[in-house]
Amino acid sequence: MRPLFVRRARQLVTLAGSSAAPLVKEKMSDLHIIENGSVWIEHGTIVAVGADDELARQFADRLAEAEVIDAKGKTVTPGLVDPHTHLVYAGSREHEWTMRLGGATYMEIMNAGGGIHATTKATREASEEMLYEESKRRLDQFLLHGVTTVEAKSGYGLSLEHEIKQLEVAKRLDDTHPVDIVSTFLGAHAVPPEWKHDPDEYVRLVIDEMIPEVSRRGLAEFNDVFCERGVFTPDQARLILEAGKEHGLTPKIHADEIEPYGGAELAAEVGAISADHLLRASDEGLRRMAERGVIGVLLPGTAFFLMTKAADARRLIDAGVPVALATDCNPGSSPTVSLPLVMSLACLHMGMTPAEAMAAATINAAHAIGRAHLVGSLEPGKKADLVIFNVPNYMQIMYYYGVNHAETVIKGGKVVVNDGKVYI
Ligand SMILES: N=CN[C@@H](CCC(=O)O)C(=O)O
Ligand SMILES: [Zn+2]
Repeated sequence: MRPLFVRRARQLVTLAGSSAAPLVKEKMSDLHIIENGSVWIEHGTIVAVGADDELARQFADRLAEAEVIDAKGKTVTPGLVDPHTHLVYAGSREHEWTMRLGGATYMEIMNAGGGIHATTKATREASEEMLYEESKRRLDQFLLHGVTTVEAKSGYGLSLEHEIKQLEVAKRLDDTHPVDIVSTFLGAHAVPPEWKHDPDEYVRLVIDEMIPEVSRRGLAEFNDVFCERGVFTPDQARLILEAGKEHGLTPKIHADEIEPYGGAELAAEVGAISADHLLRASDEGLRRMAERGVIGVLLPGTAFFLMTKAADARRLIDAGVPVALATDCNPGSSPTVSLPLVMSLACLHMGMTPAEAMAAATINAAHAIGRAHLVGSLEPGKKADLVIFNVPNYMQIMYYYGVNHAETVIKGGKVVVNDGKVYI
């Protein structure tokens, strides 16, 4: 494999020096940008990062053998990392969206058997092959938007058989698609209709059957619960998250999305790697998250699509909570794959600066899924996951909102997107 030399970026956004711990407070604004910067890549790994003239000197005797990509006038960033998606599902829910536009609420639709239940039905009915094909199309779209690592949750199977099916599809995508997938078990996404008469028995099933089997098969690293009134209580969530820990699954939690419900506090108590949503998290919950280093994964696309007020990122950042951003890609509350659009929304609706949004969608996102040692910044030794955006500075990636500026995507040292087309 020839070395790859990405040269002369107008801005090379490195985020160097942030692999050991997530960025907090004012450190979230320090992107470590190199003007006229270059990256030397060998065997899929970053070997050197620096000013173009320095690298040209350092590799002078090897320049002739390298494949060169000229990024003159453009912005190069680490491959974007999406730490919260529901990637693998079947079907779509545009009819429910139309009902919501007419005044119905998300929870009303779910309690009437729609929402997560509708997607569960479609996902259970889909063959593994169909699920794979549908999810692969979405993954291609993620890649086209510059996303090179994606967390993917189960949670539309809600039975041992179908949760495993979803996680197997995620594993197959990880094996076959350039985007890296990190899997999370979300058996506690909703109580399925067949257990509606006895939700605690469903919790037992998640704990006694699903978690041990998912862990035994090595199909997930994380264990998540939708902790919300009418879904799973904090007590049920605690049992599930503690059980996951016993089987080597690190806790994550959908917390305080619709009302304050003790989710942030619980995340700190169980030592979750992240608490996600957090629109209604209490001050005390945020204080405890900051103390334990729990990352707040914010999902402004979800608030936008549910037409509610977004989480106040400023409040989290000021409290010392490390903030990451994600699409929450799912058919009900956020049917998007555009992490750059989510970054724009974070600036427009959540009080973040473009610099903070960039850190939140790269290195802090990598920390939120335990991948900061591999991706999320451009530093020697890390995976060569890079995006070349056709804009002269990182702010324009978000400023020209809703436009996909990702021109070239490099995954593990290979060009996988060029001129807006996926090459795999
Ligand atoms: N809040 C719960 N789960 C998803 C929505 C899933 C769905 O509506 O299908 C979320 O994170 O927004
Ligand atoms: Zn979610």
